[in-house]
Amino acid sequence: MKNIIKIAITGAYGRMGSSLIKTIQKYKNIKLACVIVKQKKKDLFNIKEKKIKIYENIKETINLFDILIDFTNPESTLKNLKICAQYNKNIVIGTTGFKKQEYDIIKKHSKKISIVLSSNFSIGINLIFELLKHTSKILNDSYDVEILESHHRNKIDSPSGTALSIGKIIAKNKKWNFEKCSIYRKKEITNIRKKNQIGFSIIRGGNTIGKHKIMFLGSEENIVISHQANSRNTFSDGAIKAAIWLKDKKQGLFNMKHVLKI
Ligand SMILES: NC(=O)C1=CN([C@@H]2O[C@H](COP(=O)(O)OP(=O)(O)OC[C@H]3O[C@@H](n4cnc5c(N)ncnc54)[C@H](OP(=O)(O)O)[C@@H]3O)[C@@H](O)[C@H]2O)C=CC1
Ligand SMILES: O=C(O)C1=N[C@H](C(=O)O)C[C@H](O)C1
Repeated sequence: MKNIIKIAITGAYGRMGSSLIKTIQKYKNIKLACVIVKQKKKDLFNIKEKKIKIYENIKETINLFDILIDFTNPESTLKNLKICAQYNKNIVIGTTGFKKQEYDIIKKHSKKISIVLSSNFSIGINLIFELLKHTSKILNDSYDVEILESHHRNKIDSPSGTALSIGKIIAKNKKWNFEKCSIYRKKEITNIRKKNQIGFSIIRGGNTIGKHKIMFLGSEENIVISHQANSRNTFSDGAIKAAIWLKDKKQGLFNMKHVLKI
């Protein structure tokens, strides 16, 4: 039992929480030590079967796990992160929608513990992040940049964390100021398109798990890079890989580029 990694999952009743519980069972070297929910509602079938305890207070679980995986909301994640830092537990954060000051808090805690933070844990999107570094540098400013993202009707934050990460990568590599060059497409915007802008468009509806399309639109050609998640397993599998990778890390703020070594 020495090399077994004990994982705790917050938000276990949620879409990502449920997916993580299902995916984690494929891994032999991992034990789902416990789950933490806001309020106990029901027994989750596959948890009950394995006699996993459900807790409402993370402090009660602190001696049960090595690494926490958290996909909840910014407020809950920051509370859990504070406790992890207090008790020296590493954490994988998948929650999106953090404000700048909240991101600074995550950074501060990474001086004490190790954190993998990613707006998207799928391999595909992380490959696209890398591809965009080159694409943004190679294509000159005559190409207009537009990002379109589409998610299920229950998604709260907008634009998606992934769309914002994509925009930041493009802006950084084009040496544009992200805040100044971002434009959110809505009714009031009129006039012809300005150069050196990144346009964001958002669709919410149905059960769409996650779609992102990045367009570089030129006068002679269009380059379109797109990704579609067909199942939440792609995110949970990446997050579990990140947790395994985090096991012996002492402190620092990491992302999937480090985990996947790309
Ligand atoms: N990085 C990535 O690859 C991905 C990131 N995400 C992000 O993950 C987050 C969660 O998404 P999703 O699973 O769809 O959302 P859900 O709303 O389905 O799940 C969130 C869960 O967190 C629970 N929760 C909220 N507050 C607390 C708390 N204080 N303690 C314990 N549990 C709490 C909620 O409980 P209750 O229902 O009782 O309120 C809910 O079960 C979002 O920010 C989303 O954008 C999603 C997919 C992939
Ligand atoms: O809330 C979701 O569902 C997703 N959120 C992440 C994001 O905001 O980018 C990742 C994925 O697209 C699904």
